[in-house]
Order: sequence, then structure tokens, then C-alpha cells
Amino acid sequence: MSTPKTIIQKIWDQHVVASEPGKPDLLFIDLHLVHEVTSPQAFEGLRLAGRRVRHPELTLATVDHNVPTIDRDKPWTDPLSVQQVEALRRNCEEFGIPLFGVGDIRQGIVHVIGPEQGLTQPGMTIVCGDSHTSTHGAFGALAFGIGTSEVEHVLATQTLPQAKPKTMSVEVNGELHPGVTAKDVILGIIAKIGVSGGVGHVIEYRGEVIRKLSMEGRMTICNMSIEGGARAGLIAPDDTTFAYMEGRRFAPKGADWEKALDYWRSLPTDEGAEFDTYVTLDASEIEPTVTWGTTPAQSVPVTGRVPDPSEAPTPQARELAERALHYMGLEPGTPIQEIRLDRVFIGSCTNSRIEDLRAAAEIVRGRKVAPHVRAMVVPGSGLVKHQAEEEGLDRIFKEAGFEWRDAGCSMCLGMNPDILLPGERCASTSNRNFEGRQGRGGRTHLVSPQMAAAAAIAGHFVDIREWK
Ligand SMILES: CC(C)[C@H](C(=O)O)[C@@H](O)C(=O)O
Ligand code: SF4
Repeated sequence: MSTPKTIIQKIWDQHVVASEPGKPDLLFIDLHLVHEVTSPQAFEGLRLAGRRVRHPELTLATVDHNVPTIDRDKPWTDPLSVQQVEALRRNCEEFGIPLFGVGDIRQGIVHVIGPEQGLTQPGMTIVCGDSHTSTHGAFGALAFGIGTSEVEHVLATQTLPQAKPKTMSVEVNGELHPGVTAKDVILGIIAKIGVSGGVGHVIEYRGEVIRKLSMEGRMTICNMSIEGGARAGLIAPDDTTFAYMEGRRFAPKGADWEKALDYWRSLPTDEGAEFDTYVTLDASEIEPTVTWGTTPAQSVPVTGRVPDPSEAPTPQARELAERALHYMGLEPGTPIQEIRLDRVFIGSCTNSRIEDLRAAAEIVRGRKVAPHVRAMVVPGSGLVKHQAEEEGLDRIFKEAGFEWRDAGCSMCLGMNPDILLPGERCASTSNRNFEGRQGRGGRTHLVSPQMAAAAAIAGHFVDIREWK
């Protein structure tokens, strides 16, 4: 019998096109996703070297970071956005790359549209010049972010030199309490391993809790792998994966589907395969979670209080906590549920899929956003937006006083007009709460869509488990 392998090892081995001792392996890349921010210099590099794109049919581009989410047909206010979006359009035309551009209903956040189109498939290697490419790992793909020079390398050769990562098993067992979501699970994992706990590793998320999650929930988990320092994160494909994929535009059809299923079913980690690092989490310990600081690891249950830096385990942790509280404008000991909010953002590649919007709408139905709060919902793609409108979710949000926007990264990061003002406090379903992330001086608290929706109505954080 051959040595048992992890899914990570299996995908790796399938994609090595050249291997030399002491050097990184050269991997074939099955799918290359491109957006407007990290691609301009890569295309410029190709032009200067007189090269073509090796496999335009394995490449797909969209615009997400810079696009405004309102009044797109009017002149855009930010000249850099206009320039980058226009540059991508020209580059795609010149190099023959398919583009889901502004005005195309399929346009959206790059990590939402790949799975939505059935392009993201188990066993693939997927790269994008974007750290949250790990999202695609939810389908059992090895998916990771790359830098602009690597984008150029992949465009030119459809391969990438990569050092072999270490492997980490993160197992979540038991049963989640009602009101606890995938977002709380990943915040719990990051709180446990820390923001650099995963450095050098690819994570496989395992255990009963992971198996029971929908594809949307799995994407939320894999999305934030990078926030725990990991190179990538993935989940073995199973019937949930296949049911989600079947019939999607680029998913295999007919006999090809059956053949693909055979391959996909061979991917899960073999019994007895070993990981370099093991982490386990008990689902019953996870509660609806709110970040209080400026890293995704700085979180507490919604029933908790802002921690006291003087209780931090090391002088260094104390200093970090003090700095975070200062930036966040919070006092130690404040009950989380007394933190008053100015803004609520439901969106981003972490939580802007249809299931997220349904969950948020369920909380909001028939109620009104607190008068002092400005709240917005930004669907992850034009197709998510369309689906939500078919289901009447847009009406629920609008009647409650939420703004209903067009697809894009929006207020996840300050690269477009959707930003916080200095000092504004926001409950956000995104993945990063770094200083200035949502606009200079803005204060971000990461939460699940349900928690964000309830906070918009109440005007402060509330325990979703008590929502009636
Ligand atoms: C702009 C892009 C390079 C960046 C990333 O790589 O993640 C962005 O998507 C983010 O979330 O910070
Ligand atoms: S939604 Fe946020 S995290 Fe995701 S790709 Fe866009 S900016 Fe990055």
C-alpha cells in the first residue's frame, strides 16, 4: 500500500511539472483570477517582454476593489479607479482574457464569482493577486494569493514556482449552538492560533462542524485562513460540494461530470495521513463573536467585555492591546453590548453570498435601522444581487432603512468611495479590522451577518441568541 496522503499533498503532486532538489517545485495553475488592483504592472511586464498570455481560457478577470457601488452610470469621482478599471478592460481586450466588467451582471468580488460560475472546482490549483484567494479552498482546491510579479509569471507560463508548505489540521468537533455561524467559528480558530499561527502552512479544516456547513459557510471559513497567517485553507469536497456545483455554467456536464466526480471523490485525506501541526476546537465553546481590537484575533463573545490590557499575558501583548483600545476608542471593562455603532456594513468576500443576505434579512424583516446608524448591504456579485431581489430581500433591507448597493469590495477596504469617516464605528461582516482598513481613523468590529443585522436595528451589539 502506498503512503497515506493529505488532500494538500495529493493536489500538490498532481500539479508538479518540474521538481529539483533544493528548489521550489514548479506547479501548473488550473485557474488564474485577475482583478484591477494587482494586474496592471503584470500586463505591462508582458507587453515590455513581447509575451502573450499562455492560457487565456484558464484566466478570468473582473473588477471589484475600485468600483463604486452606486451611480455607476454617472461619472466616477475617483480618477485612479477610472484608470485602473479602464486599464483592465484594455488589457483583457489586448490579451484575449474574458472579463466580467462593469455593467455585466456576472461582475462581482473575484472570490464570489469563481465559485458562482462553477469555475472553482475540487482538486484545482487556483491563484489570484489577492490574499483572500484562500476562499476557493472551500471546494477542496489549493488556492492562494500571489504578488504582482507572480501574476505576470502565471499569465506568461500558467505555472508558478512554490515552496512546499507545511500542513495543518484544524478540527472542529461537537455541535454549534444556535446563532453561532461559520464566521464565529473562524474568528474562534484565529483567536486560538493567533494571527501568525498558520504561517508557512496550508490548513485543512476538518471535523463534524465543518462537514455540516453549507458551501457559503465553508467559504467564510477558508476566506479568513490568511488572517490566521496561513498560506491557504481548504475543505475536502463531499456531496455538499457537488450539489452546489452541479449545473453551474462552467462545471463539467454529462459524462465529464461523472468522470470528475470519480476524481473529486479520491481527493479527501487518506486515513492515517499525517499533518505537521494539529489544532482542535470544541464547537460548544464558540459563541457569537465580536472583535474589539485591530487584529482579527482580538475578539470576545458578544456577552463579554472589552478586555483589560493589564491582564494580557506578556508585556508585548499588553502594549498591543493598549494601542488597539486607544485606536478603537474603547475603555477596558465595557460590556460589548453597550458599544454604540455609527455604521453597519454587510458585504465582502467573507459574507456577501446569498445565504448571508438571507440570514441578515431574516433578522431585519419588519424592523427599522436605529436612527443614528447608517447601514448598507453590498451583494458579492451582480448575480447574488439579482437572486436576492428575486427573493424580495432587497425590499426587506430597504424598508428597514438599509442602502442596497451594486456588487464590489465596497467598505471592506478604503479603495472606493464607501469609507468610514475618522472616528466612525462600524459593525462589519468583512475579514480585516486593521487600523484605517475601512477609511482613515475608522473603527471596525468584525461580526457575522446576523450579528451585523441585529446591531443595525438595535444601534449597538446584541446577542443574536436573544433576538425575537
Ligand atoms: C487589494 C488586494 C491586493 C488586497 C489583498 O490582497 O487581500 C485586498 O483584497 C485586501 O483584502 O486587502
Ligand atoms: S472583499 Fe475585501 S477582502 Fe475580499 S477581495 Fe475585496 S477587499 Fe479583499
